[in-house]
Amino acid sequence: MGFQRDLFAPEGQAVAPVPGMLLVEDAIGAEEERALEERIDAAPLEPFQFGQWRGKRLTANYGSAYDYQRGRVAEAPPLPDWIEALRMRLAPLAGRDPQDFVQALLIRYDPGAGIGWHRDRPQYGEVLGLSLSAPAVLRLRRRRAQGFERRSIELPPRSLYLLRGEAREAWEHSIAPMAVTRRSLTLRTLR
Ligand SMILES: O=C(O)CCC(=O)C(=O)O
Ligand SMILES: [Fe+2]
Repeated sequence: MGFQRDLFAPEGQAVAPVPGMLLVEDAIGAEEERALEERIDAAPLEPFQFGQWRGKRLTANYGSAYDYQRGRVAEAPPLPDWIEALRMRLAPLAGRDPQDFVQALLIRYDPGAGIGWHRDRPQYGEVLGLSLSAPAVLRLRRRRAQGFERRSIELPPRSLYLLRGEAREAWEHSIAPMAVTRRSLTLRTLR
């Protein structure tokens, strides 16, 4: 369990596949994972909608939501207690105050759902993501003079990743369509 450990402690279990990305395996236990899965499934998840385009993944926002219609950050329902509690534990791992993470985004990727290449909206800052239910591969790419430089990072269930700095700003990320259901909970600061 990585929770008492500073994510940046050199002797810690965190690894940095690209500068600014940190990954901690087994950040939570299997029982807690099951509880979080139930919470996510009980949340008011809706298909991600971008104009006419409807994504296959299901999402729910708390605290802050990006309004794709207006191209700006908007308010969202307050964080429920269970997310507040999780935020209290996870934020210190990124060396931040819990309140800095103003947004919580729940996502469920049922079979066939993924997320295409993107950088997170620039209005948001650091991203802390908890990966649940099934192994996934976070693909990263950044444009070079000749094509893309690429990385693939395995996200085991119950792992926690942090995106900041170069990994957050210079690289795009995506997750290929899942064969089995995966869930994630991401927390974001405002820039
Ligand atoms: O599901 C994840 O872990 C990543 C989601 C993501 O990249 C996003 O919502 O911007
Ligand atoms: Fe993202």
